[in-house]
Amino acid sequence: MTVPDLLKCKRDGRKITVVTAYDALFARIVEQAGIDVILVGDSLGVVVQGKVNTLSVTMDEMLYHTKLVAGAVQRALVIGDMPFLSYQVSQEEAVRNAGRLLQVGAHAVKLEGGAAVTDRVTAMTNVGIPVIGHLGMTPQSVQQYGGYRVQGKGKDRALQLLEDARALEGAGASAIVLEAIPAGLAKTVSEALTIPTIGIGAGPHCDGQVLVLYDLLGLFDEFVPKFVKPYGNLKAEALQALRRYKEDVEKGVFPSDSESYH
Ligand SMILES: Nc1nc(=O)c2c([nH]1)NC[C@@H]1CN(c3ccc(C(=O)N[C@@H](CCC(=O)O)C(=O)O)cc3)CN21
Ligand SMILES: CC(C)C(=O)C(=O)O
Ligand SMILES: [Mg+2]
Repeated sequence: MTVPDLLKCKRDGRKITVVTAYDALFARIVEQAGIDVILVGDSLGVVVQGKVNTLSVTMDEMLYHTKLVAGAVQRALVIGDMPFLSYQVSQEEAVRNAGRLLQVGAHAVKLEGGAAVTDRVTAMTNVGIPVIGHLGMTPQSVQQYGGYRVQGKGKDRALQLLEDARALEGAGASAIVLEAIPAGLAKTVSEALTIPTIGIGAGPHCDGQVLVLYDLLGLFDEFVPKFVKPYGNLKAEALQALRRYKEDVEKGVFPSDSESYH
């Protein structure tokens, strides 16, 4: 999958599948499953680092994880998520940090926000950096929201989000993630744009869907947003395996002869 393929998928009416990954092992599994796009999300702050939100994730951490993922896959499109403070302070810092993500192997970058960041989107696309937008419930604004809440409710907020989406498209964005907004609004936005929308908690009418890998696998359960469908129960499997190992070691039945050298 390439960046122009995103647009082609929308034109052909083929849904785009996106999943996050943060390391080579899982990136290869995700690619082997045929997923189109891997997002190295700043959600790694929550699921990998165990923090309460994504605000403390640094550019160096994103570069490290993006390098691991990009180095492990061949076919999947890799998007590097721009962490908090890596693009907000100045246009110069924004372009440099986006470029650094491409230098470690990302094919595109993603940043949160609408009209407030369109100058960044233009500056990046002008130098050949494909940009994915992110609207709705943008987790880097969690302190402003006072918690994770559905966004784009009410006519004024809905219109504002539609205008932000149009502004991102006008600035050269290649796609837009829509997070935690009403399904009807996501449908309106998806129909109004030429570039694809990738939904997470934005209903079925988006041009693609994205989920955090460990939510999808049923591995992360500290909180489970309404939009998550656990397609697996890997936490239960991991617990079962670890308990069996402990029991076997304590009973002295592991290692047996077949796991021993002679
Ligand atoms: N594991 C994980 N999955 C995610 O999708 C995710 C992260 N981490 N970390 C960064 C952000 C935070 N996200 C979140 C976090 C919590 C809710 C949540 O609790 N939602 C509630 C309340 C919604 C409301 O009150 O409007 C829900 O029931 O869905 C949603 C998205 C999405 N992102
Ligand atoms: C959930 C997606 C959209 C994201 O931004 C992340 O994983 O950080
Ligand atoms: Mg993110």
